[in-house]
Amino acid sequence: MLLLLPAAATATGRSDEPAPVLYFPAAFTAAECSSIARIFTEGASLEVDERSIPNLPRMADDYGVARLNRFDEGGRLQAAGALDWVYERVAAHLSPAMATRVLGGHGGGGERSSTAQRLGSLVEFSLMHEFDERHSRFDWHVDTKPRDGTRRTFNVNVMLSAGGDYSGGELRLGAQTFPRPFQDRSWNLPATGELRLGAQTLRPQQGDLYLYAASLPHAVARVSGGRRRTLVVALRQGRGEEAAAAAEAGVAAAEAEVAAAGAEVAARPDAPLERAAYWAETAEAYAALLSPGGGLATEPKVHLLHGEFLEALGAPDAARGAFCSSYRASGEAHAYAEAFMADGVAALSDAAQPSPLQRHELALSYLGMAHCIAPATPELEEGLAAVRRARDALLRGADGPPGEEGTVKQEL
Ligand SMILES: O=C(O)CCC(=O)C(=O)O
Ligand SMILES: [Fe+2]
Repeated sequence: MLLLLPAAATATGRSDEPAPVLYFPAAFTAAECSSIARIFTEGASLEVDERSIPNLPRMADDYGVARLNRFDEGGRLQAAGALDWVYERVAAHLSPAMATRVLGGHGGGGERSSTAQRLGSLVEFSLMHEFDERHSRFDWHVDTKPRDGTRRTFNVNVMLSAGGDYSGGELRLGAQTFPRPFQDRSWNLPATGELRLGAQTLRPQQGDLYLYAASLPHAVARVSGGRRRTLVVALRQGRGEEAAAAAEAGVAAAEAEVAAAGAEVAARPDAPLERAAYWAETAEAYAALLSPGGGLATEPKVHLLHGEFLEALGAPDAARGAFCSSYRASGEAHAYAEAFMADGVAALSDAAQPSPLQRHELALSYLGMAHCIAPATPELEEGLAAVRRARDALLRGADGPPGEEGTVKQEL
Protein backbone atom coordinates (compact mmCIF):
# COMPACT_ATOMS: atom_id res chain seq x y z
CA MET A 1 0.00 0.00 0.00
CA LEU A 2 1.54 3.29 -1.04
CA LEU A 3 1.27 6.14 1.39
CA LEU A 4 4.03 8.46 0.27
CA LEU A 5 2.77 11.81 1.30
CA PRO A 6 3.10 14.62 -1.17
CA ALA A 7 2.32 17.54 1.03
CA ALA A 8 4.66 19.75 3.07
CA ALA A 9 5.57 21.22 -0.22
CA THR A 10 2.58 23.53 -0.19
CA ALA A 11 4.28 26.08 2.05
CA THR A 12 7.17 26.67 -0.31
CA GLY A 13 5.88 25.42 -3.60
CA ARG A 14 8.22 22.41 -3.55
CA SER A 15 6.29 19.50 -4.87
CA ASP A 16 8.93 16.84 -5.24
CA GLU A 17 10.48 16.19 -1.84
CA PRO A 18 8.08 16.11 1.09
CA ALA A 19 9.19 15.10 4.59
CA PRO A 20 7.42 11.78 4.40
CA VAL A 21 6.00 9.46 6.95
CA LEU A 22 5.34 6.07 5.50
CA TYR A 23 2.85 3.94 7.39
CA PHE A 24 2.01 0.31 6.63
CA PRO A 25 -0.53 -1.30 8.91
CA ALA A 26 -0.10 -5.00 9.67
CA ALA A 27 3.16 -5.43 7.79
CA PHE A 28 4.11 -8.22 10.23
CA THR A 29 1.91 -10.87 11.84
CA ALA A 30 1.72 -11.32 15.60
CA ALA A 31 3.83 -14.48 15.29
CA GLU A 32 6.45 -12.58 13.29
CA CYS A 33 6.52 -9.85 15.92
CA SER A 34 7.22 -12.53 18.55
CA SER A 35 10.01 -13.93 16.36
CA ILE A 36 11.63 -10.50 16.07
CA ALA A 37 11.36 -10.02 19.83
CA ARG A 38 12.97 -13.43 20.39
CA ILE A 39 15.85 -12.66 18.03
CA PHE A 40 16.67 -9.64 20.16
CA THR A 41 16.02 -11.09 23.61
CA GLU A 42 18.20 -14.10 22.77
CA GLY A 43 20.86 -12.59 20.53
CA ALA A 44 21.33 -8.95 21.52
CA SER A 45 22.97 -7.26 24.49
CA LEU A 46 20.91 -5.49 27.10
CA GLU A 47 21.59 -1.82 27.63
CA VAL A 48 19.91 0.30 30.27
CA ASP A 49 19.67 3.87 29.03
CA GLU A 50 18.65 6.25 31.80
CA ARG A 51 19.49 9.90 31.31
CA SER A 52 18.26 13.30 32.19
CA ILE A 53 18.58 15.60 29.19
CA PRO A 54 19.90 19.07 30.09
CA ASN A 55 17.43 21.83 29.45
CA LEU A 56 18.02 25.54 28.82
CA PRO A 57 19.56 27.57 31.67
CA ARG A 58 17.08 28.07 34.52
CA MET A 59 14.60 25.56 33.10
CA ALA A 60 14.10 22.34 35.04
CA ASP A 61 15.86 19.31 33.55
CA ASP A 62 12.71 17.31 33.37
CA TYR A 63 13.37 15.79 29.97
CA GLY A 64 14.78 12.38 30.04
CA VAL A 65 15.23 8.89 28.77
CA ALA A 66 14.56 5.66 30.63
CA ARG A 67 14.52 2.69 28.30
CA LEU A 68 15.93 -0.76 27.83
CA ASN A 69 17.71 -1.39 24.55
CA ARG A 70 18.38 -4.82 23.21
CA PHE A 71 21.18 -3.73 20.96
CA ASP A 72 22.63 -5.67 18.05
CA GLU A 73 26.17 -5.22 19.32
CA GLY A 74 28.68 -5.02 16.49
CA GLY A 75 25.93 -5.83 14.02
CA ARG A 76 26.30 -9.54 14.81
CA LEU A 77 22.66 -10.45 14.22
CA GLN A 78 22.73 -8.52 11.01
CA ALA A 79 25.96 -10.12 9.81
CA ALA A 80 24.52 -13.56 10.58
CA GLY A 81 21.56 -12.72 8.33
CA ALA A 82 19.10 -13.05 11.21
CA LEU A 83 17.32 -9.87 10.16
CA ASP A 84 17.35 -10.34 6.40
CA TRP A 85 13.73 -11.46 6.29
CA VAL A 86 12.75 -8.32 8.20
CA TYR A 87 14.58 -6.09 5.70
CA GLU A 88 12.94 -8.00 2.88
CA ARG A 89 9.53 -7.37 4.35
CA VAL A 90 10.23 -3.67 4.79
CA ALA A 91 11.61 -3.45 1.26
CA ALA A 92 8.55 -5.23 -0.12
CA HIS A 93 6.39 -2.37 1.13
CA LEU A 94 8.41 0.34 -0.55
CA SER A 95 7.38 1.40 -4.03
CA PRO A 96 10.31 2.26 -6.33
CA ALA A 97 9.74 5.97 -5.63
CA MET A 98 9.70 5.38 -1.88
CA ALA A 99 12.79 3.20 -2.06
CA THR A 100 14.66 5.97 -3.86
CA ARG A 101 13.44 8.45 -1.30
CA VAL A 102 14.35 6.38 1.75
CA LEU A 103 17.45 4.58 0.48
CA GLY A 104 18.78 7.16 -1.94
CA GLY A 105 19.82 6.61 -5.52
CA HIS A 106 22.33 4.04 -6.56
CA GLY A 107 24.95 6.69 -7.23
CA GLY A 108 28.59 5.96 -6.65
CA GLY A 109 28.71 2.96 -8.98
CA GLY A 110 28.80 -0.66 -7.98
CA GLU A 111 26.33 -3.42 -8.59
CA ARG A 112 22.69 -2.51 -8.56
CA SER A 113 21.41 -4.56 -5.68
CA SER A 114 17.92 -5.49 -4.64
CA THR A 115 16.00 -3.06 -2.48
CA ALA A 116 16.29 -5.41 0.50
CA GLN A 117 20.05 -5.78 0.11
CA ARG A 118 20.40 -2.08 -0.29
CA LEU A 119 18.33 -1.49 2.84
CA GLY A 120 20.47 -3.98 4.75
CA SER A 121 23.62 -2.24 3.58
CA LEU A 122 22.35 1.10 4.91
CA VAL A 123 21.51 -0.11 8.42
CA GLU A 124 23.49 1.89 10.96
CA PHE A 125 22.19 -0.23 13.82
CA SER A 126 19.21 -2.28 14.91
CA LEU A 127 17.80 -2.63 18.37
CA MET A 128 14.64 -3.51 20.17
CA HIS A 129 13.22 -0.89 22.51
CA GLU A 130 11.63 -2.10 25.70
CA PHE A 131 9.62 0.19 27.88
CA ASP A 132 7.92 -0.76 31.12
CA GLU A 133 6.81 1.01 34.27
CA ARG A 134 10.41 1.46 35.45
CA HIS A 135 11.85 2.31 32.06
CA SER A 136 8.98 4.33 30.87
CA ARG A 137 10.00 7.32 28.81
CA PHE A 138 11.81 8.73 25.85
CA ASP A 139 11.15 12.43 25.73
CA TRP A 140 11.22 14.72 22.69
CA HIS A 141 14.40 14.17 20.73
CA VAL A 142 15.82 13.91 17.25
CA ASP A 143 18.20 11.24 16.07
CA THR A 144 20.26 13.39 13.73
CA LYS A 145 21.33 17.02 13.41
CA PRO A 146 23.29 18.89 10.73
CA ARG A 147 27.02 18.14 10.74
CA ASP A 148 26.77 15.40 13.38
CA GLY A 149 28.62 13.03 11.10
CA THR A 150 26.06 10.24 11.50
CA ARG A 151 24.55 10.39 8.00
CA ARG A 152 21.33 9.12 9.61
CA THR A 153 18.32 9.43 7.34
CA PHE A 154 15.22 7.43 8.30
CA ASN A 155 13.98 5.57 11.35
CA VAL A 156 12.23 2.31 10.61
CA ASN A 157 9.97 1.16 13.46
CA VAL A 158 7.81 -1.92 13.89
CA MET A 159 5.39 -2.08 16.81
CA LEU A 160 5.99 -5.50 18.30
CA SER A 161 3.54 -5.34 21.21
CA ALA A 162 -0.20 -5.78 21.08
CA GLY A 163 -2.31 -2.85 22.22
CA GLY A 164 -3.40 -4.71 25.35
CA ASP A 165 0.22 -5.39 26.44
CA TYR A 166 0.84 -1.88 27.71
CA SER A 167 -0.78 1.43 28.51
CA GLY A 168 0.44 4.91 27.58
CA GLY A 169 3.51 4.85 25.35
CA GLU A 170 2.04 6.64 22.34
CA LEU A 171 4.54 7.78 19.76
CA ARG A 172 4.39 11.52 19.34
CA LEU A 173 5.79 12.63 16.06
CA GLY A 174 6.15 15.95 14.34
CA ALA A 175 5.33 14.88 10.84
CA GLN A 176 2.66 14.79 8.24
CA THR A 177 -0.76 13.47 8.84
CA PHE A 178 -1.87 10.34 7.10
CA PRO A 179 -4.47 10.03 4.42
CA ARG A 180 -8.08 9.29 5.10
CA PRO A 181 -8.18 5.50 5.29
CA PHE A 182 -6.34 5.69 8.59
CA GLN A 183 -8.49 8.35 10.10
CA ASP A 184 -10.34 5.85 12.25
CA ARG A 185 -7.18 4.49 13.85
CA SER A 186 -6.58 7.38 16.20
CA TRP A 187 -4.32 9.35 13.90
CA ASN A 188 -4.86 12.93 14.73
CA LEU A 189 -6.30 13.76 11.35
CA PRO A 190 -8.05 16.98 10.56
CA ALA A 191 -11.72 16.43 9.89
CA THR A 192 -11.34 17.15 6.21
CA GLY A 193 -8.66 14.50 5.85
CA GLU A 194 -6.34 16.77 3.93
CA LEU A 195 -2.64 16.28 4.41
CA ARG A 196 -0.84 18.67 6.64
CA LEU A 197 2.23 18.80 8.75
CA GLY A 198 1.54 18.62 12.44
CA ALA A 199 1.86 16.76 15.69
CA GLN A 200 0.75 13.19 15.41
CA THR A 201 -0.09 10.89 18.25
CA LEU A 202 0.31 7.36 17.00
CA ARG A 203 -1.00 4.27 18.69
CA PRO A 204 0.29 1.66 16.29
CA GLN A 205 -1.18 -1.82 16.31
CA GLN A 206 1.02 -4.86 16.62
CA GLY A 207 2.86 -5.48 13.36
CA ASP A 208 2.48 -1.95 11.99
CA LEU A 209 5.54 -0.64 10.17
CA TYR A 210 6.35 3.05 9.91
CA LEU A 211 9.26 5.11 8.63
CA TYR A 212 10.01 8.76 9.25
CA ALA A 213 12.95 11.13 8.96
CA ALA A 214 15.31 10.79 11.93
CA SER A 215 15.67 14.58 11.99
CA LEU A 216 12.03 15.12 12.94
CA PRO A 217 11.19 15.63 16.61
CA HIS A 218 9.56 12.61 18.23
CA ALA A 219 8.87 11.22 21.70
CA VAL A 220 7.52 8.12 23.38
CA ALA A 221 4.89 9.12 25.93
CA ARG A 222 5.20 7.58 29.40
CA VAL A 223 4.38 3.92 29.57
CA SER A 224 2.15 3.60 32.61
CA GLY A 225 1.94 -0.17 32.71
CA GLY A 226 2.81 -3.40 30.91
CA ARG A 227 5.59 -3.76 28.39
CA ARG A 228 5.96 -1.98 25.07
CA ARG A 229 8.44 -3.33 22.55
CA THR A 230 9.41 -1.81 19.22
CA LEU A 231 11.92 -2.70 16.57
CA VAL A 232 14.14 0.25 15.72
CA VAL A 233 16.23 0.15 12.55
CA ALA A 234 18.37 3.24 11.96
CA LEU A 235 19.17 3.91 8.32
CA ARG A 236 21.95 6.11 6.99
CA GLN A 237 22.98 7.49 3.67
CA GLY A 238 25.37 5.39 1.62
CA ARG A 239 29.00 6.42 1.43
CA GLY A 240 30.23 8.25 -1.61
CA GLU A 241 26.73 9.16 -2.65
CA GLU A 242 26.61 12.66 -1.36
CA ALA A 243 28.28 14.11 -4.43
CA ALA A 244 25.89 12.39 -6.80
CA ALA A 245 22.85 13.19 -4.68
CA ALA A 246 23.98 16.76 -4.18
CA ALA A 247 24.46 17.33 -7.86
CA GLU A 248 21.02 15.96 -8.45
CA ALA A 249 19.28 18.04 -5.82
CA GLY A 250 21.34 21.14 -6.44
CA VAL A 251 23.08 21.83 -3.16
CA ALA A 252 23.20 25.57 -3.72
CA ALA A 253 19.46 25.78 -4.17
CA ALA A 254 18.80 23.56 -1.17
CA GLU A 255 21.24 25.48 0.98
CA ALA A 256 19.50 28.71 0.07
CA GLU A 257 16.28 27.15 1.15
CA VAL A 258 17.73 26.08 4.48
CA ALA A 259 19.03 29.58 4.89
CA ALA A 260 15.64 31.07 4.16
CA ALA A 261 14.08 28.87 6.82
CA GLY A 262 16.82 29.42 9.39
CA ALA A 263 17.94 32.98 8.75
CA GLU A 264 21.55 33.48 7.74
CA VAL A 265 23.54 30.30 7.71
CA ALA A 266 27.03 31.25 8.74
CA ALA A 267 29.86 29.75 6.76
CA ARG A 268 31.17 26.64 8.47
CA PRO A 269 34.29 25.72 6.53
CA ASP A 270 35.25 23.29 9.30
CA ALA A 271 32.30 21.04 8.60
CA PRO A 272 30.56 21.28 5.27
CA LEU A 273 26.84 20.88 5.22
CA GLU A 274 26.01 17.50 3.80
CA ARG A 275 22.57 16.46 2.68
CA ALA A 276 21.40 20.02 2.24
CA ALA A 277 18.06 18.95 0.79
CA TYR A 278 17.39 16.79 3.85
CA TRP A 279 18.03 19.74 6.16
CA ALA A 280 15.96 22.06 4.00
CA GLU A 281 13.06 19.72 4.54
CA THR A 282 13.74 19.54 8.25
CA ALA A 283 13.82 23.34 8.47
CA GLU A 284 10.52 23.47 6.65
CA ALA A 285 9.03 20.86 8.96
CA TYR A 286 10.06 22.79 12.08
CA ALA A 287 8.60 25.99 10.70
CA ALA A 288 5.27 24.28 10.08
CA LEU A 289 5.23 22.30 13.33
CA LEU A 290 5.97 25.34 15.46
CA SER A 291 3.54 27.64 13.69
CA PRO A 292 0.31 28.32 15.60
CA GLY A 293 -1.60 25.57 13.78
CA GLY A 294 1.27 23.10 13.71
CA GLY A 295 0.45 21.44 17.00
CA LEU A 296 3.85 21.71 18.67
CA ALA A 297 4.09 25.46 19.26
CA THR A 298 3.35 24.93 22.95
CA GLU A 299 6.07 22.28 23.46
CA PRO A 300 9.10 24.07 24.95
CA LYS A 301 11.32 21.09 24.20
CA VAL A 302 10.55 21.13 20.49
CA HIS A 303 11.56 24.81 20.34
CA LEU A 304 14.78 23.82 22.10
CA LEU A 305 15.40 21.08 19.52
CA HIS A 306 14.71 23.63 16.81
CA GLY A 307 17.32 25.92 18.36
CA GLU A 308 19.85 23.10 18.48
CA PHE A 309 19.07 22.31 14.85
CA LEU A 310 19.67 25.93 13.83
CA GLU A 311 22.83 26.11 15.91
CA ALA A 312 24.17 22.99 14.21
CA LEU A 313 23.24 24.47 10.86
CA GLY A 314 25.37 27.51 11.69
CA ALA A 315 22.62 30.07 12.31
CA PRO A 316 23.27 31.25 15.89
CA ASP A 317 20.92 34.24 15.82
CA ALA A 318 18.01 32.19 14.60
CA ALA A 319 18.94 29.57 17.22
CA ARG A 320 18.74 32.14 19.99
CA GLY A 321 15.30 33.14 18.75
CA ALA A 322 14.21 29.51 19.00
CA PHE A 323 15.59 29.21 22.55
CA CYS A 324 13.64 32.33 23.53
CA SER A 325 10.53 30.73 22.04
CA SER A 326 11.19 27.73 24.27
CA TYR A 327 11.09 29.96 27.35
CA ARG A 328 7.94 31.62 26.04
CA ALA A 329 6.26 28.30 25.29
CA SER A 330 6.73 27.36 28.96
CA GLY A 331 3.99 29.87 29.76
CA GLU A 332 6.31 31.64 32.19
CA ALA A 333 7.99 34.08 29.86
CA HIS A 334 7.73 36.89 32.35
CA ALA A 335 9.36 35.04 35.21
CA TYR A 336 12.25 33.95 32.98
CA ALA A 337 12.69 37.42 31.52
CA GLU A 338 12.77 38.89 35.02
CA ALA A 339 15.33 36.37 36.18
CA PHE A 340 17.61 37.16 33.22
CA MET A 341 17.10 40.84 33.88
CA ALA A 342 18.19 40.34 37.49
CA ASP A 343 21.26 38.51 36.22
CA GLY A 344 21.98 41.46 33.96
CA VAL A 345 21.77 43.92 36.86
CA ALA A 346 23.99 41.70 39.01
CA ALA A 347 26.54 41.44 36.20
CA LEU A 348 27.11 45.20 36.38
CA SER A 349 28.79 44.74 39.73
CA ASP A 350 30.20 41.27 39.17
CA ALA A 351 33.65 41.34 40.73
CA ALA A 352 34.61 38.21 38.83
CA GLN A 353 34.64 40.22 35.61
CA PRO A 354 38.07 41.70 34.93
CA SER A 355 36.89 45.12 33.70
CA PRO A 356 33.91 47.46 33.63
CA LEU A 357 33.62 46.85 29.89
CA GLN A 358 33.32 43.12 30.44
CA ARG A 359 30.72 43.68 33.17
CA HIS A 360 28.68 45.70 30.70
CA GLU A 361 29.03 43.16 27.91
CA LEU A 362 27.91 40.40 30.25
CA ALA A 363 24.99 42.50 31.45
CA LEU A 364 24.01 43.17 27.85
CA SER A 365 23.95 39.49 27.02
CA TYR A 366 21.63 38.76 29.97
CA LEU A 367 19.40 41.73 29.22
CA GLY A 368 19.38 40.80 25.55
CA MET A 369 18.15 37.35 26.51
CA ALA A 370 15.45 38.83 28.75
CA HIS A 371 14.39 41.12 25.92
CA CYS A 372 14.31 38.28 23.44
CA ILE A 373 12.02 36.33 25.77
CA ALA A 374 9.74 39.25 26.57
CA PRO A 375 10.24 41.80 23.79
CA ALA A 376 7.45 44.22 24.62
CA THR A 377 8.66 45.11 28.11
CA PRO A 378 9.31 48.88 28.30
CA GLU A 379 11.53 48.82 31.39
CA LEU A 380 13.71 46.21 29.73
CA GLU A 381 14.04 48.28 26.60
CA GLU A 382 15.03 51.28 28.67
CA GLY A 383 17.49 49.24 30.69
CA LEU A 384 19.06 47.79 27.58
CA ALA A 385 19.42 51.24 26.06
CA ALA A 386 21.01 52.57 29.24
CA VAL A 387 23.55 49.75 29.47
CA ARG A 388 24.35 50.11 25.77
CA ARG A 389 25.00 53.83 26.28
CA ALA A 390 27.27 53.10 29.22
CA ARG A 391 29.09 50.35 27.31
CA ASP A 392 29.56 52.68 24.33
CA ALA A 393 30.92 55.34 26.66
CA LEU A 394 33.39 52.83 28.05
CA LEU A 395 34.38 51.91 24.50
CA ARG A 396 34.99 55.57 23.70
CA GLY A 397 37.53 55.62 26.51
CA ALA A 398 38.20 57.29 29.82
CA ASP A 399 36.37 60.47 28.75
CA GLY A 400 33.02 58.71 29.21
CA PRO A 401 30.67 60.28 31.71
CA PRO A 402 31.63 59.39 35.28
CA GLY A 403 29.40 57.19 37.39
CA GLU A 404 27.74 55.45 34.41
CA GLU A 405 27.59 52.12 36.18
CA GLY A 406 25.73 53.54 39.13
CA THR A 407 23.36 55.49 36.92
CA VAL A 408 22.57 52.42 34.86
CA LYS A 409 21.81 50.37 37.93
CA GLN A 410 19.42 53.02 39.15
CA GLU A 411 17.70 53.13 35.76
CA LEU A 412 17.24 49.40 35.82
O1 LIG B 1 8.61 4.06 19.48
C1 LIG B 1 9.76 3.75 19.79
O2 LIG B 1 10.00 2.94 20.67
C2 LIG B 1 10.96 4.30 19.11
C3 LIG B 1 10.95 5.70 18.74
C4 LIG B 1 12.31 6.29 18.48
O3 LIG B 1 12.72 7.18 19.16
C5 LIG B 1 13.18 5.85 17.37
O4 LIG B 1 12.93 4.83 16.72
O5 LIG B 1 14.18 6.54 17.09
FE1 LIG C 1 14.25 8.32 18.14
